[in-house]
Amino acid sequence: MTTKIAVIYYSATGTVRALAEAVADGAASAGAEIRLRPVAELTAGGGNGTVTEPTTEGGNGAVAKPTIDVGNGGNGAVAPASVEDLAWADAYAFGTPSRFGTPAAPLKHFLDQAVGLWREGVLADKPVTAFTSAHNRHGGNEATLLSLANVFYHWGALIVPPGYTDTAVYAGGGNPYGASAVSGPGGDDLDAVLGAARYQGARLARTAIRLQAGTSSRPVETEAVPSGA
Ligand SMILES: Cc1cc2nc3c(=O)[nH]c(=O)nc-3n(C[C@H](O)[C@H](O)[C@H](O)COP(=O)(O)O)c2cc1C
Repeated sequence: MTTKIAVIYYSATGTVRALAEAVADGAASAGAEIRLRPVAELTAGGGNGTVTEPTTEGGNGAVAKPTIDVGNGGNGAVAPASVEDLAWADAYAFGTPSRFGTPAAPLKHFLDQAVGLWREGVLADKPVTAFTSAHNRHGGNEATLLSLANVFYHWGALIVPPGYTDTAVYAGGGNPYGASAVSGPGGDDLDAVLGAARYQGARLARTAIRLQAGTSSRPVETEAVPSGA
């Protein structure tokens, strides 16, 4: 059984999109099947309005070329995320820019549409991780991820933070809550943050794969009771 991961994000100017692609790369390199999807804009006139085609290029080349479904059906028009993607996936990675220290409204709007799945328990027990970007080093990256995590608590999802579990986290700015870019002047080396994002995606996939293996239809073996007990 292939573990399925939905990487769902909002990005107005491309930083979070680059992170999303790196997370997708990392998860695919760990063996997961990926749907990489931007959420729809809230208004036709607001923001940049146009979703450009995500690319799977731009990684460090260190991982095998993964198969990532970007939902364009080969015609260049990228399908926005739908709640069906949430039902499809075994695990999630969500990305958003920091907006006044909270997730961007288009991503929050998308998450609000998942209330039906939440009610049915479809979102419970699934591993989830998140990543973000802010203009300023202290502009709200951690606050944004922690705010987004409130949603995951309500779902009963299993939050999988990168923590300080790999040197890639330190190299990418050292945010244990999730890969975070500082996009303004004096910001982080984006390649290093992309490395952290790639690691985070791989960690999410490994966690989801292990969870699925532990819940296979195989009966759980009970330990033999020691004689004399
Ligand atoms: C409405 C709005 C609010 C923002 N709020 C913050 C903020 O609180 N702190 C910050 O550092 N940057 C803030 N930014 C900047 C974005 O978070 C930043 O440019 C981010 O890297 C954009 O990601 P993207 O390229 O994926 O759209 C804000 C931008 C907008 C449009």
